[in-house]
Amino acid sequence: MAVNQSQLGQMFEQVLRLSKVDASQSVAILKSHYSDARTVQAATDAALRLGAKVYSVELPSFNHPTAMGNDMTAYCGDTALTGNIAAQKALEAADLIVDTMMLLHSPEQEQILKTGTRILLAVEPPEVLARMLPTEEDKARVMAAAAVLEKARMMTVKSSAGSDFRAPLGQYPTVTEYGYVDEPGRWDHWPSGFLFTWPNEEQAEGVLVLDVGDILLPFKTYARERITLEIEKGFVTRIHGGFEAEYLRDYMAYFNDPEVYGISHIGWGLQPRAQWTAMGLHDKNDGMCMDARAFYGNFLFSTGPNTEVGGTRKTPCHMDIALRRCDIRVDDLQVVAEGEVVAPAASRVR
Ligand SMILES: O=c1ccc(O)c[nH]1
Ligand SMILES: [Fe+2]
Repeated sequence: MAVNQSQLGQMFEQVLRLSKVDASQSVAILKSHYSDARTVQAATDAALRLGAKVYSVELPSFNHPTAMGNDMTAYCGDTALTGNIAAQKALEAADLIVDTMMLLHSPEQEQILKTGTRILLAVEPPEVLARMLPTEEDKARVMAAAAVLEKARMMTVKSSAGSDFRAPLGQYPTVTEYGYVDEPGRWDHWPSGFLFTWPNEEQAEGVLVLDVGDILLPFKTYARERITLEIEKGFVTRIHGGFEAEYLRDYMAYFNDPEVYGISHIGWGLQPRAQWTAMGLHDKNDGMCMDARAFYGNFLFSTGPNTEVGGTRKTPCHMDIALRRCDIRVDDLQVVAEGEVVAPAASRVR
Protein backbone atom coordinates (compact mmCIF):
# COMPACT_ATOMS: atom_id res chain seq x y z
CA MET A 1 0.00 0.00 0.00
CA ALA A 2 1.13 3.61 -0.33
CA VAL A 3 0.79 6.44 2.16
CA ASN A 4 -0.01 9.80 0.54
CA GLN A 5 2.02 12.91 1.32
CA SER A 6 -0.82 14.56 3.22
CA GLN A 7 -1.19 11.57 5.54
CA LEU A 8 2.59 11.40 6.07
CA GLY A 9 2.64 15.08 6.97
CA GLN A 10 -0.21 14.66 9.44
CA MET A 11 1.58 11.70 11.06
CA PHE A 12 4.75 13.72 11.45
CA GLU A 13 2.70 16.53 12.97
CA GLN A 14 1.31 14.08 15.56
CA VAL A 15 4.76 12.67 16.39
CA LEU A 16 6.45 16.08 16.54
CA ARG A 17 3.63 17.41 18.73
CA LEU A 18 4.17 14.44 21.07
CA SER A 19 7.87 15.43 20.89
CA LYS A 20 6.93 18.89 22.23
CA VAL A 21 7.75 20.77 19.03
CA ASP A 22 6.19 24.25 19.08
CA ALA A 23 7.02 27.86 18.14
CA SER A 24 9.74 27.96 20.80
CA GLN A 25 11.68 25.16 19.12
CA SER A 26 14.30 24.82 16.38
CA VAL A 27 14.16 21.64 14.31
CA ALA A 28 17.02 20.35 12.13
CA ILE A 29 16.27 17.83 9.39
CA LEU A 30 19.39 15.67 9.03
CA LYS A 31 19.62 14.04 5.62
CA SER A 32 21.86 12.55 2.96
CA HIS A 33 21.28 11.64 -0.69
CA TYR A 34 19.70 8.29 0.28
CA SER A 35 17.12 9.82 2.67
CA ASP A 36 13.50 9.24 1.71
CA ALA A 37 12.49 12.56 0.12
CA ARG A 38 8.86 12.02 1.17
CA THR A 39 9.92 11.69 4.80
CA VAL A 40 12.18 14.76 4.61
CA GLN A 41 9.36 16.85 3.11
CA ALA A 42 6.74 15.61 5.57
CA ALA A 43 8.97 16.28 8.58
CA THR A 44 9.82 19.76 7.30
CA ASP A 45 6.19 20.71 6.60
CA ALA A 46 4.99 19.35 9.93
CA ALA A 47 7.64 21.21 11.94
CA LEU A 48 6.77 24.44 10.10
CA ARG A 49 3.06 23.94 10.76
CA LEU A 50 3.87 23.58 14.46
CA GLY A 51 5.61 26.98 14.30
CA ALA A 52 9.18 25.74 14.77
CA LYS A 53 12.25 27.30 13.16
CA VAL A 54 13.29 24.62 10.66
CA TYR A 55 16.57 24.04 8.84
CA SER A 56 18.23 21.19 6.99
CA VAL A 57 21.67 19.69 7.40
CA GLU A 58 22.63 17.67 4.35
CA LEU A 59 25.77 15.53 4.59
CA PRO A 60 27.63 13.85 1.73
CA SER A 61 27.06 10.14 2.34
CA PHE A 62 29.78 8.04 3.96
CA ASN A 63 30.81 4.62 2.75
CA HIS A 64 33.38 2.45 4.48
CA PRO A 65 35.15 0.18 1.99
CA THR A 66 34.45 -2.88 4.12
CA ALA A 67 30.72 -2.16 4.55
CA MET A 68 28.44 -4.72 2.88
CA GLY A 69 24.77 -4.37 2.03
CA ASN A 70 22.53 -1.31 2.26
CA ASP A 71 21.05 -1.78 5.74
CA MET A 72 22.17 1.21 7.79
CA THR A 73 22.71 -0.97 10.88
CA ALA A 74 25.15 -3.21 8.98
CA TYR A 75 28.05 -0.83 9.52
CA CYS A 76 27.88 1.14 12.76
CA GLY A 77 30.03 3.76 14.42
CA ASP A 78 31.53 5.85 11.62
CA THR A 79 28.95 7.94 9.79
CA ALA A 80 28.76 10.88 7.41
CA LEU A 81 29.02 13.09 10.51
CA THR A 82 32.25 11.59 11.81
CA GLY A 83 34.91 14.31 11.95
CA ASN A 84 32.57 16.98 10.53
CA ILE A 85 32.79 19.33 13.51
CA ALA A 86 31.02 22.24 11.78
CA ALA A 87 28.02 20.08 10.85
CA GLN A 88 27.93 18.63 14.37
CA LYS A 89 27.85 22.14 15.83
CA ALA A 90 25.00 23.03 13.45
CA LEU A 91 23.10 19.98 14.71
CA GLU A 92 23.86 20.59 18.39
CA ALA A 93 22.30 24.05 17.98
CA ALA A 94 18.89 22.45 17.32
CA ASP A 95 16.35 21.58 19.99
CA LEU A 96 15.29 18.54 17.97
CA ILE A 97 16.85 16.65 15.05
CA VAL A 98 14.81 14.48 12.71
CA ASP A 99 17.48 11.97 11.62
CA THR A 100 16.68 10.54 8.18
CA MET A 101 20.20 9.19 7.56
CA MET A 102 21.01 7.19 10.76
CA LEU A 103 23.46 8.28 13.46
CA LEU A 104 22.56 5.39 15.75
CA HIS A 105 25.49 3.66 17.50
CA SER A 106 27.84 6.55 16.70
CA PRO A 107 29.78 8.47 19.37
CA GLU A 108 28.65 11.70 17.68
CA GLN A 109 25.01 10.87 18.46
CA GLU A 110 25.87 10.61 22.16
CA GLN A 111 27.81 13.89 22.05
CA ILE A 112 24.85 15.68 20.47
CA LEU A 113 22.37 14.22 22.99
CA LYS A 114 24.56 15.37 25.86
CA THR A 115 23.93 18.99 24.79
CA GLY A 116 20.21 18.43 25.48
CA THR A 117 19.28 18.16 21.80
CA ARG A 118 16.62 15.50 21.10
CA ILE A 119 17.07 13.09 18.16
CA LEU A 120 14.21 11.27 16.44
CA LEU A 121 15.36 8.59 13.97
CA ALA A 122 12.93 8.04 11.08
CA VAL A 123 14.27 5.91 8.24
CA GLU A 124 11.61 3.23 7.77
CA PRO A 125 9.24 3.37 4.75
CA PRO A 126 6.19 5.61 5.25
CA GLU A 127 3.89 2.57 5.23
CA VAL A 128 5.79 1.11 8.20
CA LEU A 129 5.76 4.49 9.97
CA ALA A 130 1.99 4.58 9.46
CA ARG A 131 1.39 1.07 10.81
CA MET A 132 3.31 1.88 13.99
CA LEU A 133 2.36 5.51 14.52
CA PRO A 134 3.44 6.16 18.14
CA THR A 135 0.82 6.70 20.85
CA GLU A 136 0.95 7.77 24.47
CA GLU A 137 -0.37 4.29 25.32
CA ASP A 138 2.76 2.79 23.71
CA LYS A 139 4.87 5.03 25.92
CA ALA A 140 2.94 4.11 29.07
CA ARG A 141 3.39 0.38 28.42
CA VAL A 142 7.10 0.66 27.62
CA MET A 143 7.71 2.85 30.68
CA ALA A 144 5.87 0.35 32.92
CA ALA A 145 8.27 -2.36 31.76
CA ALA A 146 11.23 0.01 32.13
CA ALA A 147 10.32 0.62 35.78
CA VAL A 148 10.96 -3.10 36.34
CA LEU A 149 14.09 -3.38 34.18
CA GLU A 150 15.74 -0.31 35.71
CA LYS A 151 15.83 -1.94 39.14
CA ALA A 152 16.84 -5.41 37.95
CA ARG A 153 20.11 -7.09 38.73
CA MET A 154 19.64 -10.16 36.51
CA MET A 155 17.94 -11.06 33.22
CA THR A 156 17.51 -14.74 32.37
CA VAL A 157 16.24 -16.16 29.08
CA LYS A 158 15.18 -19.76 28.51
CA SER A 159 13.36 -21.49 25.67
CA SER A 160 12.15 -24.93 24.61
CA ALA A 161 14.73 -24.70 21.80
CA GLY A 162 17.43 -24.84 24.48
CA SER A 163 18.32 -21.23 25.30
CA ASP A 164 19.62 -20.79 28.83
CA PHE A 165 21.16 -17.33 29.15
CA ARG A 166 21.94 -15.20 32.20
CA ALA A 167 22.92 -11.53 32.16
CA PRO A 168 23.79 -9.72 35.38
CA LEU A 169 22.56 -6.13 35.10
CA GLY A 170 23.09 -2.78 36.79
CA GLN A 171 26.17 -1.35 35.11
CA TYR A 172 24.19 0.22 32.28
CA PRO A 173 20.94 2.19 32.08
CA THR A 174 17.67 0.98 30.62
CA VAL A 175 16.90 2.38 27.15
CA THR A 176 13.27 2.80 26.12
CA GLU A 177 11.99 3.21 22.58
CA TYR A 178 8.39 4.38 22.19
CA GLY A 179 8.66 6.47 19.02
CA TYR A 180 8.93 10.11 20.08
CA VAL A 181 11.35 12.42 21.88
CA ASP A 182 9.57 14.34 24.63
CA GLU A 183 12.46 14.84 27.06
CA PRO A 184 15.67 16.91 26.68
CA GLY A 185 18.57 14.77 25.46
CA ARG A 186 16.32 11.86 24.46
CA TRP A 187 16.94 9.67 21.43
CA ASP A 188 14.12 7.56 20.04
CA HIS A 189 13.15 5.76 16.87
CA TRP A 190 9.82 5.97 15.08
CA PRO A 191 8.71 3.15 14.72
CA SER A 192 9.53 1.17 17.83
CA GLY A 193 7.92 0.03 21.09
CA PHE A 194 10.50 -1.96 23.06
CA LEU A 195 13.13 -1.60 25.77
CA PHE A 196 16.59 -2.91 26.51
CA THR A 197 19.77 -2.58 28.50
CA TRP A 198 23.28 -4.01 28.30
CA PRO A 199 24.66 -6.84 30.44
CA ASN A 200 27.37 -5.91 32.93
CA GLU A 201 30.63 -6.06 31.02
CA GLU A 202 32.08 -9.59 30.72
CA GLN A 203 29.36 -11.17 32.87
CA ALA A 204 26.74 -12.56 30.45
CA GLU A 205 26.86 -16.37 30.32
CA GLY A 206 25.07 -19.33 28.79
CA VAL A 207 23.59 -20.49 25.52
CA LEU A 208 21.21 -18.82 23.08
CA VAL A 209 19.60 -21.14 20.54
CA LEU A 210 18.13 -19.40 17.52
CA ASP A 211 15.18 -21.55 16.51
CA VAL A 212 13.52 -21.87 13.11
CA GLY A 213 11.75 -18.56 12.42
CA ASP A 214 13.97 -16.39 14.60
CA ILE A 215 15.20 -13.30 12.78
CA LEU A 216 18.75 -12.21 12.01
CA LEU A 217 19.39 -8.54 11.18
CA PRO A 218 20.90 -7.03 9.11
CA PHE A 219 20.69 -10.27 7.08
CA LYS A 220 16.89 -9.91 7.14
CA THR A 221 16.54 -13.68 7.19
CA TYR A 222 14.29 -16.03 9.15
CA ALA A 223 16.46 -18.85 10.47
CA ARG A 224 15.50 -22.10 8.72
CA GLU A 225 17.59 -24.24 11.06
CA ARG A 226 18.84 -23.88 14.62
CA ILE A 227 21.94 -21.82 15.36
CA THR A 228 23.54 -22.18 18.79
CA LEU A 229 25.56 -19.35 20.32
CA GLU A 230 27.68 -20.05 23.38
CA ILE A 231 28.35 -17.01 25.52
CA GLU A 232 31.11 -16.79 28.12
CA LYS A 233 32.16 -13.71 30.09
CA GLY A 234 30.02 -11.42 27.93
CA PHE A 235 31.28 -12.63 24.56
CA VAL A 236 30.00 -15.13 21.99
CA THR A 237 32.67 -17.81 22.03
CA ARG A 238 31.14 -20.42 19.69
CA ILE A 239 28.54 -20.34 16.92
CA HIS A 240 27.47 -23.76 15.73
CA GLY A 241 24.77 -25.44 13.63
CA GLY A 242 24.51 -25.90 9.91
CA PHE A 243 24.89 -23.59 6.93
CA GLU A 244 23.31 -20.58 8.65
CA ALA A 245 25.68 -20.88 11.59
CA GLU A 246 28.56 -20.97 9.12
CA TYR A 247 27.17 -17.89 7.38
CA LEU A 248 26.92 -15.99 10.68
CA ARG A 249 30.42 -17.10 11.71
CA ASP A 250 31.88 -16.03 8.38
CA TYR A 251 30.11 -12.67 8.41
CA MET A 252 31.27 -11.77 11.93
CA ALA A 253 34.82 -13.04 11.30
CA TYR A 254 35.03 -10.80 8.21
CA PHE A 255 35.30 -7.71 10.44
CA ASN A 256 38.46 -9.14 11.98
CA ASP A 257 37.62 -7.47 15.30
CA PRO A 258 37.25 -9.47 18.55
CA GLU A 259 34.81 -6.84 19.84
CA VAL A 260 32.12 -7.91 17.36
CA TYR A 261 31.43 -10.90 19.64
CA GLY A 262 30.56 -8.74 22.64
CA ILE A 263 26.92 -8.88 23.75
CA SER A 264 25.20 -5.57 22.98
CA HIS A 265 21.64 -4.57 23.93
CA ILE A 266 19.21 -7.16 25.33
CA GLY A 267 15.52 -6.66 25.92
CA TRP A 268 12.02 -7.48 24.74
CA GLY A 269 9.37 -6.24 22.31
CA LEU A 270 6.14 -4.50 23.35
CA GLN A 271 4.71 -3.32 20.03
CA PRO A 272 1.57 -5.28 19.04
CA ARG A 273 1.39 -3.44 15.71
CA ALA A 274 4.82 -4.80 14.79
CA GLN A 275 4.55 -8.18 13.11
CA TRP A 276 6.93 -11.13 12.99
CA THR A 277 5.71 -11.79 9.45
CA ALA A 278 6.31 -8.26 8.11
CA MET A 279 9.96 -8.80 7.13
CA GLY A 280 8.88 -11.46 4.65
CA LEU A 281 6.76 -8.89 2.81
CA HIS A 282 9.49 -6.29 2.35
CA ASP A 283 12.54 -6.05 0.13
CA LYS A 284 15.82 -6.08 2.02
CA ASN A 285 16.54 -2.49 1.04
CA ASP A 286 13.18 -1.12 2.17
CA GLY A 287 14.48 -0.19 5.61
CA MET A 288 16.03 -1.73 8.75
CA CYS A 289 12.98 -3.86 9.63
CA MET A 290 11.83 -2.45 12.95
CA ASP A 291 9.01 -5.01 12.97
CA ALA A 292 11.60 -7.61 13.92
CA ARG A 293 13.03 -5.52 16.76
CA ALA A 294 9.69 -4.47 18.22
CA PHE A 295 7.20 -7.33 17.81
CA TYR A 296 5.27 -8.02 20.98
CA GLY A 297 6.90 -10.67 23.20
CA ASN A 298 10.17 -11.09 21.32
CA PHE A 299 13.53 -11.45 23.02
CA LEU A 300 15.78 -9.04 21.15
CA PHE A 301 19.47 -9.48 21.69
CA SER A 302 22.38 -8.07 19.79
CA THR A 303 26.15 -8.17 19.42
CA GLY A 304 28.81 -5.50 19.06
CA PRO A 305 28.65 -1.83 20.06
CA ASN A 306 27.93 -0.38 23.51
CA THR A 307 28.71 3.28 22.73
CA GLU A 308 25.00 4.13 23.10
CA VAL A 309 25.38 3.79 26.85
CA GLY A 310 28.89 5.22 27.16
CA GLY A 311 30.81 2.00 26.55
CA THR A 312 34.05 1.83 24.60
CA ARG A 313 33.08 -0.99 22.22
CA LYS A 314 32.79 0.92 18.95
CA THR A 315 32.76 -1.96 16.51
CA PRO A 316 31.09 -1.69 13.10
CA CYS A 317 29.43 -5.13 13.12
CA HIS A 318 26.05 -5.04 14.85
CA MET A 319 23.78 -8.09 14.75
CA ASP A 320 20.22 -7.61 16.00
CA ILE A 321 18.63 -11.02 16.59
CA ALA A 322 14.96 -11.45 17.53
CA LEU A 323 13.89 -14.73 19.16
CA ARG A 324 10.31 -15.96 19.51
CA ARG A 325 8.75 -18.10 22.23
CA CYS A 326 11.26 -17.34 24.99
CA ASP A 327 10.76 -17.14 28.76
CA ILE A 328 12.31 -13.89 29.99
CA ARG A 329 12.73 -13.17 33.68
CA VAL A 330 13.93 -9.93 35.24
CA ASP A 331 15.09 -10.86 38.73
CA ASP A 332 12.20 -13.02 40.01
CA LEU A 333 9.54 -11.49 37.76
CA GLN A 334 8.69 -13.36 34.56
CA VAL A 335 7.93 -10.64 31.99
CA VAL A 336 7.55 -12.90 28.92
CA ALA A 337 6.32 -16.50 28.90
CA GLU A 338 6.88 -18.45 25.67
CA GLY A 339 6.75 -15.22 23.68
CA GLU A 340 3.69 -13.77 25.44
CA VAL A 341 4.07 -10.59 27.53
CA VAL A 342 2.85 -11.50 31.03
CA ALA A 343 4.17 -8.74 33.33
CA PRO A 344 4.14 -6.05 34.43
CA ALA A 345 0.38 -5.85 33.80
CA ALA A 346 0.67 -2.19 32.76
CA SER A 347 3.01 -3.19 29.93
CA ARG A 348 0.50 -5.59 28.38
CA VAL A 349 -1.93 -4.58 25.67
CA ARG A 350 -5.51 -4.82 26.92
O1 LIG B 1 15.71 1.26 17.04
C1 LIG B 1 16.76 0.61 17.01
C2 LIG B 1 17.33 0.24 15.81
C3 LIG B 1 18.45 -0.49 15.81
C4 LIG B 1 19.02 -0.84 17.00
O2 LIG B 1 20.15 -1.53 16.98
C5 LIG B 1 18.48 -0.48 18.15
N1 LIG B 1 17.33 0.25 18.18
FE1 LIG C 1 20.57 -3.11 17.81
